[in-house]
Amino acid sequence: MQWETVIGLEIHAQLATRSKIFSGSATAFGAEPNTQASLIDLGMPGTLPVLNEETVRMAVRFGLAIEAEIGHTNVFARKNYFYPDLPKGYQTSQMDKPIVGKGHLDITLEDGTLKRIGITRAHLEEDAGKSLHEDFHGMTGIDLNRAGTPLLEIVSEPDIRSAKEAVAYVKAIHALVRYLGICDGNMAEGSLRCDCNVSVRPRGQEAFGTRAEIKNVNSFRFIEKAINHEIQRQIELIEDGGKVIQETRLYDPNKDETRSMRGKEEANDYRYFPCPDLLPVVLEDGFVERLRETLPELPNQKRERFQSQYGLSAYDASVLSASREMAEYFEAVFEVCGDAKLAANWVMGELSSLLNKEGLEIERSPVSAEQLGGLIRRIQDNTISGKIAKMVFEALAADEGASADAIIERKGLKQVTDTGAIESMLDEMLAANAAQVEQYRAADEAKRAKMFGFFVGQAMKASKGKANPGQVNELLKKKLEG
Ligand SMILES: Nc1ncnc2c1ncn2[C@@H]1O[C@H](COP(=O)(O)OP(=O)(O)OP(=O)(O)O)[C@@H](O)[C@H]1O
Ligand SMILES: [Mg+2]
Ligand SMILES: [Mg+2]
Repeated sequence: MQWETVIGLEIHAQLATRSKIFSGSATAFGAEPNTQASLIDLGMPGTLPVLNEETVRMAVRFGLAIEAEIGHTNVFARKNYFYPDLPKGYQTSQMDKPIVGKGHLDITLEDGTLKRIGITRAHLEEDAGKSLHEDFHGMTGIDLNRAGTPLLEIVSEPDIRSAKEAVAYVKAIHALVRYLGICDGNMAEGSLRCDCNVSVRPRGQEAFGTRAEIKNVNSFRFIEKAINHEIQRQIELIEDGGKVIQETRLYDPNKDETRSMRGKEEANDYRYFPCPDLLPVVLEDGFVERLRETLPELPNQKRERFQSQYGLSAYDASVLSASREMAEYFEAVFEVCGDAKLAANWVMGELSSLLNKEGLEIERSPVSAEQLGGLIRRIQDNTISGKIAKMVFEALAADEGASADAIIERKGLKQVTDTGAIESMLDEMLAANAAQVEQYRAADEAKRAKMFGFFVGQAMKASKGKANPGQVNELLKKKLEG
């Protein structure tokens, strides 16, 4: 049996406001437990919530960015459930009148094609507290600092068909909220987390299978692993004659498995009702239009511009536009060197692996865009080969010189392009390898092709990597054939 996967994601993005959605308490991450929870956040009798206007602006800007219908009259509702991290017994959320209605987002798949993912809705709600399972002598601690932190829950249509697509979609949302400046995107701190709804159906069948929902996955890597794991579990279950039940599951990255958390019948066991303490939010057209004018160039617009202006592939353009900072860095490198393809390769290659290795954000890159641009210029004008350039790059990263030029000069790395000099070096090298030369001349085409690499290697070694590789190839061919 051939199976098809169906995935819909609910992404919770913590809105980057200074205070909470219904109170003046601070939202800063990492404070001492229970020092940032007010009586309002705890829903104490006699308190009244007041909506933080900034959260409305942020949600509307998100809605505009995904070309969604804006909920001109949107309504807060109480979602009732009890959990230790929600002692007040309800979460203030939005139900049938969300602030952001139907919209969509295009994602770039690995082969460079675009896929449009429908977004059902996005609504404002408050976060709950946190259960702490460590350091409490076998008991659970509750930290309510997070209670009342503003969230935008972004619900996708079940349009996603693989774990890879799911990751591409979450990356696209991550890029978008960061461009908009409405969420810091820090997944390790839980600022952006994802519930993955996964089901499988026989290929060709129209009806969806029963979904299981994996809660709160908080890294791109875990999203991919958790989904793939869940797909496998469901297929095996069904093929063994079992049935998937609708339930909430938890992903354990240490064991790389999902396990059941709680069963969930239909969605409607929450007894939603309109919040009696908050008025409906009415947005005037002028308010929405003024927010539209504040939108920056969005990731997908930047990607398109990078493709048309610089001739980059869809994939490269989407990687480079995934963060505003990376896009700026790339354009600054291009300013200096004028070669978009080389600039893209170096930013996505050497630079990204350096940043990865050092665990640095691009804003703190040890190699500046000016320095990298200057280095690329020396590759372009044949001062150094690509291989030597990597050494110079490492030297720049280690702060061994202010510019590529300074390092090339001081270390004597200039490429040898003088034909006479290369020729005499080659003659010496061939003389030292006379036996191989003889073999080469006696060999057939295929064998020759293989041996040629050996001579190039010897030549580059003899010149300490400084001979121009193009010239070495050309001159060697002449000498060996001649
Ligand atoms: N059969 C299915 N297979 C995979 N995904 C599905 C399927 N049916 C629905 N979904 C996805 O599940 C998600 C449902 O989210 P929604 O917020 O509407 O409700 P919920 O999960 O029941 O509620 P809650 O917000 O309490 O988690 C959507 O992203 C939707 O696309
Ligand atoms: Mg939901
Ligand atoms: Mg859900």
